[in-house]
Amino acid sequence: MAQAVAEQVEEQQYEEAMVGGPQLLESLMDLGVQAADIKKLKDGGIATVEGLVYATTKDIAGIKGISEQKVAKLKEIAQKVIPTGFTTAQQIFEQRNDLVMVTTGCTAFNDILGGGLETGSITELYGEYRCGKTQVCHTLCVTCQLPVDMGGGEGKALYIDTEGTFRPQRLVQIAERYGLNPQDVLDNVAYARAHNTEHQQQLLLQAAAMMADARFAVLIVDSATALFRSEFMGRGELAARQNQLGKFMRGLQRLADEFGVAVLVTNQVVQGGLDGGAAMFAAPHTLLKAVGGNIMAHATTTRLQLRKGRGETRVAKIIASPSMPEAEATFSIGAEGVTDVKDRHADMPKPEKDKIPVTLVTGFLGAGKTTLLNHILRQKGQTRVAVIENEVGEINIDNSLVAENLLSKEDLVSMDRGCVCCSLRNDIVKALRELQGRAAGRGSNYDAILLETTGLADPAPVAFTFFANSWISANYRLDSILCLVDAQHLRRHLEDAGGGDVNEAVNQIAFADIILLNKIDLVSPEELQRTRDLVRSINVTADLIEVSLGQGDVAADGGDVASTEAGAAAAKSNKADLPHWERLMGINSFSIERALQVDPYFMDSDSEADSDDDGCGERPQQGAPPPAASPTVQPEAVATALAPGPLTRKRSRGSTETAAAAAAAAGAAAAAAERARLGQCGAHPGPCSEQCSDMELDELLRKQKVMEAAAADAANAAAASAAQRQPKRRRKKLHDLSGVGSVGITARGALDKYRFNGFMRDLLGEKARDIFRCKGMLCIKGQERTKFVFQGVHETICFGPAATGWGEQEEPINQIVFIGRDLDRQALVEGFRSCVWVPLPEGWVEHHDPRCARPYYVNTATGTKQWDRPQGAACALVKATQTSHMQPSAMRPRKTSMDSDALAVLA
Ligand SMILES: Nc1nc2c(ncn2[C@@H]2O[C@H](COP(=O)(O)OP(=O)(O)OP(=O)(O)O)[C@@H](O)[C@H]2O)c(=O)[nH]1
Repeated sequence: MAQAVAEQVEEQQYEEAMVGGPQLLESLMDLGVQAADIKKLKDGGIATVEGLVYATTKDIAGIKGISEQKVAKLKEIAQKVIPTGFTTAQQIFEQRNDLVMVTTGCTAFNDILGGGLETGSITELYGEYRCGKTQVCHTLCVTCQLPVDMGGGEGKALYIDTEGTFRPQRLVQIAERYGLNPQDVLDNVAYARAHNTEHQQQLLLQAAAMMADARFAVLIVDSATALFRSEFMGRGELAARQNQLGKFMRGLQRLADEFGVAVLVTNQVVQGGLDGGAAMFAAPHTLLKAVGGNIMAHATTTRLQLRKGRGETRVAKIIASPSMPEAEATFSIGAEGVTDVKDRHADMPKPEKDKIPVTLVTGFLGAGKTTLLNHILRQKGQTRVAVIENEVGEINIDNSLVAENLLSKEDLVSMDRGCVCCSLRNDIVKALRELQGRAAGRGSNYDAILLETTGLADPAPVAFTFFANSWISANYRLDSILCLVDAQHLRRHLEDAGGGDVNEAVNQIAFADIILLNKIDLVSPEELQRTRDLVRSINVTADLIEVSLGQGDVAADGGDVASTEAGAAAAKSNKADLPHWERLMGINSFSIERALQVDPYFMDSDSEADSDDDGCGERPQQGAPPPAASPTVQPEAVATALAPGPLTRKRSRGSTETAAAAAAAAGAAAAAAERARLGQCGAHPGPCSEQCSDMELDELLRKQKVMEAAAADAANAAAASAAQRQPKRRRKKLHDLSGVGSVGITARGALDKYRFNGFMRDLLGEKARDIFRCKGMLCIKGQERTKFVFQGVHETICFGPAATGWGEQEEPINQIVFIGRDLDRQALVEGFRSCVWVPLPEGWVEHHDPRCARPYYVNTATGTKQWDRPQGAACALVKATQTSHMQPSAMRPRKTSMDSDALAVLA
């Protein structure tokens, strides 16, 4: 027990160390510092323990009410918390490896900086007027808000403007480039206009207080020297100016040290440099010197000179850096901030035959997209196929499932923490560029690309990107949209579609060129027919292939593969050959005309930055025909769609709204189809005979009329709602994930499979409808070297060993993701924690009830039996994240966010 608690404390300390962040002064109260003294320190601009340790005795003693003796005492206490002695180079080396770099927006620029703007230090940008300094500052205000794995710092920006050049509109444009919500981005930038040097200095005190309250990633001063130059004139005031400037720069360094923010200052230039004749032959920019002399030179960690290049390009040169060599990078400045320089030939469209085909794989959560990917990858032989994965949950489980079947790990790019159809749309460009870079490095290009969307993605905006972005459309062609449909759960997903919250299931089917009606092994022939009808009521032109892609993909382990008896029987009768991959890829079946039939607004941009969001320049001219006139959904049209009779490929599908309406009225369609099947009297299939008595017939006709009236009502209601929902123009949307979200849970240790089984059975027994999807990689007690895969789609769960075990370097760890509506994070975490195997207290043993396969516990001394784990059992450390939207809109102070992410461990 004691050991477990010690381990727990150690783990917590580890987690805290990983998250880092400054310590608030209040924490010194436990060590005897008075609240009144803390207030005085804070009023004097010291907000953290680090601030207290790093400040000089003279500075602290200058604070009203703090004597020199008190300073000595306070420092002594603070140094117990923040050690200031020697450490090893190894420790520093490791710390620097973990250093967060904030992207400048341009790969080449990042490269010369060793990854981006370094946090915890000061970077200076100097150069002439209009050389792009302020644009770099604006870009960093946005990029610092991105998640760390996207090159951001997951923090706010603080902007001190001394020249009045800050333009928030620029932030809006840059935010759109990264798919961030502009409103949130603006809220996350704290701006102050400094009016004189005294004010500029004072703002640093406020900055310290703000940084103690919330997580800031970047502090920008544009420019650091302008006010000093204008206030302190001539040689006579030079010493005073340098003195004040030095004080300001020390203040910045303190903030960088204390809060780990990246400080970016801009600086002006003066002519200088070379003497006499040498100056005549030198390039003009080499004659420019940064203002501020030695004070600036010594106070900054990295010095960069910017100069104008050709057109919209600029050149950044490293003048001084402790770790990076002198180097230059060229970048572009456009509406979306700092970007890579556009390759002038990149937008020259390739002949169609030379463009790389991209297959979009869609389908609702758990429909079998990853299974299809694996099926294709196993069949494709030496054909070089790359995969772009997009997962909505924070933990990407599919990556490792797919990677096994790829020729090389290099062929997989994943886009996480968001959905490719909305928040990550611009990442398609990045992902394709990434693959292009890898292919160039290898010297051979890809033959085809598979792009798997999340189960909540609307395929239309994703497909649109292939025509809207000139670089993509010059190099890639959308080959086809494949949609996986879960034969077992389609009806449920479409019912959700009626509610409007999760209506992407309908769009996925409506836009598909090929529909794979999957999991037919899990449904009876009758259910299969009904599902077929439903699919056809939404999309009559797509190729419909019926398959059981995943049969036997993951071996069952002890009976928790939930398949019904009907399903087992159906599996035998529904034997379907798996389609050859060449029937699915390289078929060139996507057509804009057809997409426009489904959605007349398909080609309408939903945002200004939508098209060339990677800075590729002007909007391409589309060869596509203009959108068809907006269809008005007539009740008759829907009624026709629902009328019994053979469905033909000629029938027009109308808009997605029509499709949604058709789906909403699918119940009526099914009833009508059933009626058609049952013939005239409705009592039996086929034509009626004389044996059908008049009375029975009257009764049946009456019933039929009632059914027809109900069907007509449903059709009218659906049509009315479709007409109402007809959009004027497709709007840029972030998924409305209010209510729908994901919870990712990670736990060290091994799981007790009996407890896990019980937990999942109870959970899904109660909440299968709302838990659309759950999946994970698990480590099971007793089989620690085997990697187990867990898959759940509503109540159907599947659990078995993965194709390969844990890798040599891989730590066996349990990771699980739940995606659904109104998820209770706390309950899921507690439930999962209860499944982690822990040693029992002395005197207790575990047994399993063979009837329900649940563990129970017996006290060997008293013979007492109980289902719950005995008091005093050890603890398991479990960490969880919850995502409901992908943007750090409301940043919290580091401490708070850390505590809420790494949950305290309870028995
Ligand atoms: N019985 C049966 N199970 C299947 C079939 N196809 C897929 N599955 C199972 O369904 C589960 C979900 O399959 P995935 O391929 O991961 O589904 P997905 O669409 O990629 O899921 P998300 O990416 O989470 O949306 C897995 O457990 C598969 O093994 C099938 O034809 N029959």
